[in-house]
Amino acid sequence: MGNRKDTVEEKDKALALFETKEAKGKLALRLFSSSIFVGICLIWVYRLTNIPRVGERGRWIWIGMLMAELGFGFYWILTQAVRWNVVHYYPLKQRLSQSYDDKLPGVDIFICTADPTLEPPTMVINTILSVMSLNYPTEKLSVYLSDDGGSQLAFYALLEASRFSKHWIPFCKKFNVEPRAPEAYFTRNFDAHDTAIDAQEWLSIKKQYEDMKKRIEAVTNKGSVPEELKNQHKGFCEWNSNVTKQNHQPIVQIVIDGRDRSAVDSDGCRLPTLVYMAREKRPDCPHHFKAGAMNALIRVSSEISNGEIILNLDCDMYANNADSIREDLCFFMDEKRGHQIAFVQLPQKFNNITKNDLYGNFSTVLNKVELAGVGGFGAALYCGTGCFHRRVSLCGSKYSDESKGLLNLETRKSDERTVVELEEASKVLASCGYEKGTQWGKDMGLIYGCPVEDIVTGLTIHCRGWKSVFYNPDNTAFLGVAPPTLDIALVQFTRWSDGMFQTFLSKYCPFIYGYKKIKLGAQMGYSVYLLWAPISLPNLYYAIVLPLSLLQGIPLFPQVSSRWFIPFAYVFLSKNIYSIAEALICGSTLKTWWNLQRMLMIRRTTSFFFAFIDCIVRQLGLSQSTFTLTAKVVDEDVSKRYQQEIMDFGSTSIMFTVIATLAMLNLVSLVGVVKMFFWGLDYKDIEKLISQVILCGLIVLVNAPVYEALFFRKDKGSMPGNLLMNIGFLEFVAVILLAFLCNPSAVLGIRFVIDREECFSHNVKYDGGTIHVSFVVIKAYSTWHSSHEGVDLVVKGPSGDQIQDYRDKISEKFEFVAHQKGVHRFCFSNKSHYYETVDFDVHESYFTYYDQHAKDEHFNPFLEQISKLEEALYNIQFEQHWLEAQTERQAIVNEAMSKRAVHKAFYESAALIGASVLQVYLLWRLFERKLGMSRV
Ligand SMILES: O=c1ccn([C@@H]2O[C@H](COP(=O)(O)OP(=O)(O)O[C@H]3O[C@H](CO)[C@@H](O)[C@H](O)[C@H]3O)[C@@H](O)[C@H]2O)c(=O)[nH]1
Ligand SMILES: [Mn+2]
Repeated sequence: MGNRKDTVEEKDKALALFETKEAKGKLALRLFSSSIFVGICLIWVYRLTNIPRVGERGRWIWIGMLMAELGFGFYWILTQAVRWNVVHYYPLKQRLSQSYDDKLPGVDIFICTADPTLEPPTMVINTILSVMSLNYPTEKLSVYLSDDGGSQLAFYALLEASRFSKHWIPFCKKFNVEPRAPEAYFTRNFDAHDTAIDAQEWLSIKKQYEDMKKRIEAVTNKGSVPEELKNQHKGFCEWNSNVTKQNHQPIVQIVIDGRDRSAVDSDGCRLPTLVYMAREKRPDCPHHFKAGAMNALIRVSSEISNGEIILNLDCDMYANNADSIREDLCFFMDEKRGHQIAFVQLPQKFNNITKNDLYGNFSTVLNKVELAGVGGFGAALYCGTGCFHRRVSLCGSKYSDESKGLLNLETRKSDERTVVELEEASKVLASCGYEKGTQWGKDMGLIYGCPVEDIVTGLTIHCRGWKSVFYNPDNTAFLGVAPPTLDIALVQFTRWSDGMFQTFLSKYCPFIYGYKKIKLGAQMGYSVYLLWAPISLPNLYYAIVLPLSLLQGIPLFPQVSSRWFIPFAYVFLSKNIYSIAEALICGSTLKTWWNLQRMLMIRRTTSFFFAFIDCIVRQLGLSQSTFTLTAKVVDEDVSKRYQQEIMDFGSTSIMFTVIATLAMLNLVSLVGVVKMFFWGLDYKDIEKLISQVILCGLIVLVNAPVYEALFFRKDKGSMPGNLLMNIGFLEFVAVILLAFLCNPSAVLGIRFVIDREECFSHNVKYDGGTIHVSFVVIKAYSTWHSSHEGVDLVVKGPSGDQIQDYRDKISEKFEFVAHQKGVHRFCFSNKSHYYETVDFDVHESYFTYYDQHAKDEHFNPFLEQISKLEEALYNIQFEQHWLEAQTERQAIVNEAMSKRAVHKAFYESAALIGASVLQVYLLWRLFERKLGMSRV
């Protein structure tokens, strides 16, 4: 029995078209993760058991830390799910070619474009040409271009490409060139490439390409197609009426009809089918962005070629491996497991990644571990591009065990119809009204209502019982364009995190929608991405509260000598060391890892946070979701900086304001605390703060390029000079500071009981420094003698001369310039015969010193900015202290009022914060509008 089973298995293996391998070292990894988990639990316990009591200093900050760490902890658990079960897939391509050649399915390739400026037609046709020349039987290959821009420029470029393909395809196949996108191919050096290629032919095809490119660019620059060119193709008559991006009739043009035996290349071989489609768009009819385009493509292609397999690509993603179709078909055509597979997702790779990947666009860990990890649960994510689909599963069919093998779809419905008939039939399917009252966008095709149509659609396919594969080939199959500036990258991440959080909050939440339909690991894996937006909150909390509480001297972590320090240190170190090791093993460099950490921080505090707010606002029904197209071309100056890996802050974005503010906040408090440490000011207990100092230090280190852009660089990509004076910036600082005012804790100042006379001395470090002084009589031990509550204050300089003099004051706040450094004396006297409690505060502005003495060309603006911010922080703290003392006095004077007064102050601050947050948000929206972001 056992023997027979073995042989059956052997036979299955021999026939299998792909194999799977589990990643190595699973057990060790699971043990290691468990140890970190124990550490995290201990941290939670510590936080829970050490909450400062009501009225104690830093209680709310502490509770905030608890929440943040709960958030980090739970998110970390999710990230373990994608590491728990990593599986790698390997197709066995040779076997496929041996026995399946005549059974190969029809493959329809969809390419989407939406805007001829952001996605230049030359780029689009490079993608088109690369897929038209793939090694696959041409009669089974159809290429569709969906043009959401409805642009005659794109149509013109496609016509040019169809003509050029007659020479390009035979050239590629004859010399087996790679890659098959002409632009990418020709930018490679000929000599260094392949000497088997005939130099003459190479030069001639290169010239043909360049001539075509020039023609297309000339037309693109002009903005319209000249009449004489329009007369060359009937298709242009579609643009005779007023066709705009937002408003036009459906256009379907079969540029090359694959059935046509006369449609051949220069070698006499048949050409693949090539179709242009611009679905109908009307202003009053929602078009659902890319999802809408894809669904129209699914229907139109079913009318024309009805390929069983659909490959969908973004217009910037050219094919880089001529054999990739066959490779990926192995998964679908495997006899034993293939019929369950709905789609095969390939990693999104880029052809413009620089050495150290400054913007963290390409994460090797993401592709080698995380995405493969979700794939390990049979639920690899659909990422929108570079994905092979089984047509039936994409159209909404449920998986069923019976439908083994590929369903032989009826290809080429009624071959007799003419091209014009097919086009007319297709237009109906691409019209606005067609979807009304149907399941398209709900249970059929790509799901509507979310800017990340891909992830949701993948989820619904999984929940219909299908499996999917994440396949990361050594030989990169497709290459796209990574965002070349920080701004573009952050806008893209905003769309993603927004869309994904929206999905989480919708009925498609994987834990609800996927309950009992997909594995728990897959539900968690999905959530790692769907919860990007909310993870911004604990990150922001850390980035703001750490530096501020450091400045105030509030310790947030256990002392180094405490046992509780161990779990913190263990979790922090092991998590980061693990992350470095993982990155290095996956083949990235230390510098790349470091750059990625910076980007993670930036994304989490900007994109994800704005997405979070946007998403919540949308949930309240105040706005609608949009799709901000990722720009794929930039001007030369910008692209040069990208190549040199210099961060580009050259546009106005509220995101940059946030980045600069957080970076400054951390720098200021780090500088502040280091200074206090050296001068031995107030901070005897620096040990308690060491963890915060280290964390702030790391934040400062990772932000180095931000300071550079703020203060040292002069190029166009540096932070706009007036950014610091920008309203957004000030607003933001105000929000943060106000948030802190909520926390009733005073560090500065002393409180003393005065009988007759009491003197204090303060050592003024620099002459010319400004000294801020305040005092409040908090409590007099006599309630009826109110007329004599006041005290006198005399300030004397180092030489004993009287500088300031205040008589009979209940409270006072003043500042003066110290003309001499040295010990100043502050003497209070009480004329009433009762004890009085006085709150006294003195503070010196240190940086005025630098202002006057260190006029170094290079450092001065830098220090100036720091000093201004630091000054602002101190002044606000000083102010806050004074206000608090006043409030307290008020409260004591009128016991009955006390609670109410405190509460009132609290609510006032809360309202202010709310208002400011709203304002920042509105500003952000405003900026976006002003920049005229191309919303499609
Ligand atoms: O109304 C629209 C908007 C976009 N697109 C196309 O969609 C593709 C992706 O748009 P892009 O601006 O390049 O977005 P990316 O952030 O690069 O795209 C990633 O994220 C998207 C989801 O947010 C997925 O759809 C994409 O496949 C995935 O590559 C492009 O080819 C566009 O032409 C349309 O066809 N119609
Ligand atoms: Mn893109």
